[in-house]
Amino acid sequence: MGQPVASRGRAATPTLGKAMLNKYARAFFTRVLTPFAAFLIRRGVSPDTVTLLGTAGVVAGALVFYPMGEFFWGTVVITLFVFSDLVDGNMARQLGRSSRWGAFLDSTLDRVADGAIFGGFALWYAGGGDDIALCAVSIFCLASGQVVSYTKARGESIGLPVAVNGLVERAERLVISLVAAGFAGLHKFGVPGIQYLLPVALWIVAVGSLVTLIQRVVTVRRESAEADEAAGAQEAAK
Ligand SMILES: CCCCCCCC/C=C\CCCCCCCC(=O)OC[C@H](COP(=O)(O)O[C@@H]1[C@H](O)[C@H](OP(=O)(O)O)[C@@H](O)[C@H](O)[C@H]1O)OC(=O)CCCCCCC/C=C\CCCCCCCC
Ligand SMILES: Nc1ccn([C@@H]2O[C@H](COP(=O)(O)O)[C@@H](O)[C@H]2O)c(=O)n1
Ligand SMILES: [Mg+2]
Ligand SMILES: [Mg+2]
Repeated sequence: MGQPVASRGRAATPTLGKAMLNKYARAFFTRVLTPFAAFLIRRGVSPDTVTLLGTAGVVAGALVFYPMGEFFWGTVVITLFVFSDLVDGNMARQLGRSSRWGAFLDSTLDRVADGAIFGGFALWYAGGGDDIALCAVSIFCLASGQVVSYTKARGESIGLPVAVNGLVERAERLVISLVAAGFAGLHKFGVPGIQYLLPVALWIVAVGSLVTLIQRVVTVRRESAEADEAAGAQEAAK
């Protein structure tokens, strides 16, 4: 999709941060989901359709079930649809049709899906869950997750490599929150004590997102100083 200006012609900058899921789990899910992606292609389904329907399913699952405190069923519905985010790109690659439009649509709708998930938690704690502190933590998770993603998008748009993943990327945010919400939902089926998993997960995502935000801002600050210095040296040499 085009290399950021600041990284052109230079040795690849080592990428900071762990990003464990993107590194290890993605390869596994690519193998598992490739036959399904190929099946959808044979049925004439387009990657954009999968992106749109997947997001619609996540948004519906999050905004219908979570505000009612139905965390188990909400998580089941979301889980059925959230993997579409791995299937759409897989389909585009199998078709040899990975596009700028597809990259834009995928990333933009990721933000919509994330907003619905953490918005769903916030609505529950603002209503029946009756916990203003956890409502605030949910809103913090929503906002910080969006800003974490924005740092990369904006940094890349000004030509920097943004060679940082950070502690808690989108995959981590989703897995920590959804696994906790799914299990916390079992409280309604009579499992005692398990409802505390969700508040714990939200605090972990909030703190992890803040750390990730700082990691990314520090990286962009360093990369922009280096790029400006290199540009200044080039100008002086003319
Ligand atoms: C009795 C028990 C009840 C339990 C109920 C069910 C529980 C099931 C719970 C959860 C399953 C959650 C699965 C979540 C999977 C998420 C997969 C996914 O969509 O990841 C997306 C991620 C990023 O994709 P993109 O490259 O398209 O997006 C980029 C990203 O958003 C960037 O954001 P940033 O990181 O910067 O913030 C943007 O900058 C960029 O614009 C954007 O393009 O994909 C990956 O990272 C790939 C890795 C996926 C890893 C999936 C791991 C799933 C692991 C375990 C699930 C199984 C859990 C089982 C629970 C057990 C229950 C019994
Ligand atoms: N409708 C789409 C969706 C995605 N793409 C391409 O896939 C990349 C994302 O891959 P994931 O495995 O994270 O889904 C994205 O950057 C696009 O290149 C597409 O073309 N059309
Ligand atoms: Mg995708
Ligand atoms: Mg995506």
